[in-house]
Amino acid sequence: MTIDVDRVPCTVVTGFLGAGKTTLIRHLMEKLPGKRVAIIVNEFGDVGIDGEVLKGCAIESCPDENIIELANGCICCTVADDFVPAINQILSLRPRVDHILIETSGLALPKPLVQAFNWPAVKARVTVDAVVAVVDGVALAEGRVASDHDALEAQRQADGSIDHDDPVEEVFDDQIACADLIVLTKTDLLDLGALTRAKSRVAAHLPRAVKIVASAHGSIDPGVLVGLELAVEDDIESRRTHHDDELDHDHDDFESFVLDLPAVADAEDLAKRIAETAEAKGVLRVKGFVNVANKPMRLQVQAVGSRVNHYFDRVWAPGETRQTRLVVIGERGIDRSAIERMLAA
Ligand SMILES: Nc1nc2c(ncn2[C@@H]2O[C@H](COP(=O)(O)OP(=O)(O)OP(=O)(O)O)[C@@H](O)[C@H]2O)c(=O)[nH]1
Repeated sequence: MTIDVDRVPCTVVTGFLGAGKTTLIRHLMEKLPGKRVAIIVNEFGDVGIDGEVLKGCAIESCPDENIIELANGCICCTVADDFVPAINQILSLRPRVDHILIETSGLALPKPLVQAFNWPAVKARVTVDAVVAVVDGVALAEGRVASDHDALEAQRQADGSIDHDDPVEEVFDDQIACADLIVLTKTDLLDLGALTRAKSRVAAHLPRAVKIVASAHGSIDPGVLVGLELAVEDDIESRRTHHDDELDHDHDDFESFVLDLPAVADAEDLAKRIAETAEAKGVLRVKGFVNVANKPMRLQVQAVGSRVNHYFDRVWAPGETRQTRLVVIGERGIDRSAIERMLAA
């Protein structure tokens, strides 16, 4: 195998649902001075939303054709079918790309993806600059994605039968286990106590010392994340994860569905219903675009747990179908019909 000394560096951005990966990448794509960037963006749900968000802020050094969307699946399960062709497409772009950013889905395990960088056809041409794990400061502070290890241990001691197989926590653990750097997001929403709690929860789950940097709204010095030249593919086998012994893993613990709803009369009212539904029915993530009656602009909605953000992102184009489509993601067994009823009410 000949290895091209000018292999294109690639930053893998992993992190649980709604942690802030797209927000970070939006910021990065604007701040990588003089670099021609390409992005692979992968989503679990059937509707590509992140790709549209990123294309919405495409800039000269990262035009639309440099943004490749791999919706409907997790990149870790479709490496051969989706990822390798996407890399080939990017490498054939002219002018030549200087840096690739990969946003994995919030449920993807980064290890199988990084392992694919050792396949001869890939290894010769690209290298993993670093794996960055984005963690949600608010979710951590509230104990939603990573439990408190000491409390759990105390519980285990008291009752040895406790079986702690939490699918959310396993995915979270496997993502940070592969990280060279942790970006702890949403610090604008954290007071000092919550920030300390969030940091110590990530640290307790990290199998080795990894730097944790804080960020609000994706803002971070790109030099901290990019250009680390770590060739992570050479080290990936040493990073132990919960799924190491599975020949083939799947995402059976989670499910997603798309809801097509009628036009909405009031954005605030919809946001309130999403928050209540997420709380009552254990929904992990909702995102999508909404047709608000009598408004010329499209509403974008993003919910992480019961925290909902919404804003008008652009004017509906002439001839475009004004649709309300929401992707809902939760653990397997979430009550689809009840969620649909509550959101359509
Ligand atoms: N207040 C605040 N909100 C943030 C921050 N980062 C992200 N968000 C919000 O959190 C929500 C999810 O952010 P995304 O960047 O889409 O998260 P993601 O990790 O790409 O989500 P998935 O791709 O669905 O897993 C959005 O509503 C963002 O505006 C932050 O630092 N502060």
